[in-house]
Amino acid sequence: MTLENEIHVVVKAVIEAEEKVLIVKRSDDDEIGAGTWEFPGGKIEFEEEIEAALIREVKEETGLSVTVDHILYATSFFTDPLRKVVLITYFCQSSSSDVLLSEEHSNYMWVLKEEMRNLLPVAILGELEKVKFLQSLSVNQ
Ligand SMILES: Nc1nc2c([nH]c(=O)n2[C@H]2C[C@H](O)[C@@H](COP(=O)(O)OP(=O)(O)OP(=O)(O)O)O2)c(=O)[nH]1
Repeated sequence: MTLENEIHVVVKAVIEAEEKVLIVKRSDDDEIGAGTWEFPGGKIEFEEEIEAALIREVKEETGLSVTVDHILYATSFFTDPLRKVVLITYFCQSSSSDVLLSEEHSNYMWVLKEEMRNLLPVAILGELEKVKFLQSLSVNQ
């Protein structure tokens, strides 16, 4: 297979606990998006069920055991000229907010709407805007 035909399928979780949402910061030495805030998640393994992959990745990256609620959006983009990503983001719930980060991330925050707007990259905020996600959160946030 040539590099040009390689497509990575990535699943991400918008995790809600105690009316806040978890964002994580990519490590400063990451080849892709170093130092940027995002939602936890990662690549699915071939033949792995999508929701199982999401639960596995979230556990690896945050230590949290999540319940997958519903899909928020799916999108596709290049992370560099030869690397294509298909990314699916789900809304999830966690009963715990005790996060244990892996080496992939340098920081985490449980945030309200305004902090999400301030910290997440415009590409992610644009997708959330399309599905009116921030408006769907509790008015108290
Ligand atoms: N354009 C766009 N980029 C996004 C969205 N969500 C999201 O996480 N990203 C960015 C953050 C990362 O820079 C990139 C995904 O990185 P990646 O393909 O290496 O996947 P990953 O690190 O999660 O996978 P893994 O190595 O942990 O298995 O996509 C989105 O909705 N739109």
